[in-house]
Amino acid sequence: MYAATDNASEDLERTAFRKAEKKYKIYYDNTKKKKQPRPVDLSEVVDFKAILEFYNQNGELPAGVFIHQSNFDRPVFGLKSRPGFYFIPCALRIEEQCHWIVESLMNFPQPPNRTNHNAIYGPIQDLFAAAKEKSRLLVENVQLPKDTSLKNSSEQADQSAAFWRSSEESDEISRGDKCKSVLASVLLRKLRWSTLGLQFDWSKRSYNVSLPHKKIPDDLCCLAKKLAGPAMPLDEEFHPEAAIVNYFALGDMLGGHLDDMEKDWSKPIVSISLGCKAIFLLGGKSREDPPLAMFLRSGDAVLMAGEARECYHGVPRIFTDKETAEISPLELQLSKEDDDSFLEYIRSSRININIRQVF
Ligand SMILES: O=C(O)CCC(=O)C(=O)O
Ligand SMILES: [Fe+2]
Repeated sequence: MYAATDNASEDLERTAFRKAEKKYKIYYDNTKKKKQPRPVDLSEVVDFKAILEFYNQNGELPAGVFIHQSNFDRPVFGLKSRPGFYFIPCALRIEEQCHWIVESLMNFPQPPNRTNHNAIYGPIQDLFAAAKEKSRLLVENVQLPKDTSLKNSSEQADQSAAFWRSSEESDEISRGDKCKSVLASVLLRKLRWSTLGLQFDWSKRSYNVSLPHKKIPDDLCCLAKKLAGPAMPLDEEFHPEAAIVNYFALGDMLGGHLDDMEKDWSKPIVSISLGCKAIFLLGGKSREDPPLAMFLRSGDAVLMAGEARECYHGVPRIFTDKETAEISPLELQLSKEDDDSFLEYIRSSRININIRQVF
């Protein structure tokens, strides 16, 4: 995450990874009528959905792509240039995708799991339900920040008890008092991550085993073990111990990084995409290595194990337009639910769940 500049000399200093981030990141052209996203050349973005379709029809694969032999019930692709990286297009059925979207919004951000809001507001219960009810969070003596999205939370506000009120009630209480109130819908829009299982402390960049936590839910463990299979060393089982759930809205990006805080890099990170389509950049071991761009769609799974654990990666862009988000089947399924708030959320968002074995 960095400030964009068009300065030519700075451009020379950019790493290959940053150049690619800049290429795919959303920029707006201000026309007279309205803000338009600047068109971007997507011709070099690897499309595993198209590769799978072509393979199913013709039995052929593009140069550099191979089918990884495994017991998984769908084709698993590998890249010759990135050992340890695997891509499973459409790994999750639509019903499963809906289930994990609902879990990611209703349950995963619930305390003792932490979110990016903990540092400022303390533990927050029932954020998604509160946003639906247009409630406000009453907070006492807190400096409200401009941006709570960055992965830099300290534990300063962990003990404060913030609570929900209807808009009318909170108007009355905050008048004259030192209280401020924040709309739940604003906090939901600014929800950037939640952590499950062993809690990751972003300020120390390490797992803090002394923080209160619940085990990863059994059904997520089961899914992660199944998905990890193709990337696991023979006769070994994956033990999911921690997960990060990332929430993206239009314009949000995840800058290039390494996930190097887990002990055993032979174990994969299992990463699931839900909602709007995104571009994923997979670089090399240095930020100077030109990254490969690929589309991630709802239901796709990515595994990063072995050497791929040492590769920079990030998400510079999500697509929320009707034509480019590619979530029609998901929308259809979610529209069958009584509650349309999940559909509303996912129409303009992407969720990523990535699951790790820590020790
Ligand atoms: O959103 C994604 O697909 C990648 C997330 C990721 O790399 C991370 O949280 O470490
Ligand atoms: Fe990562």
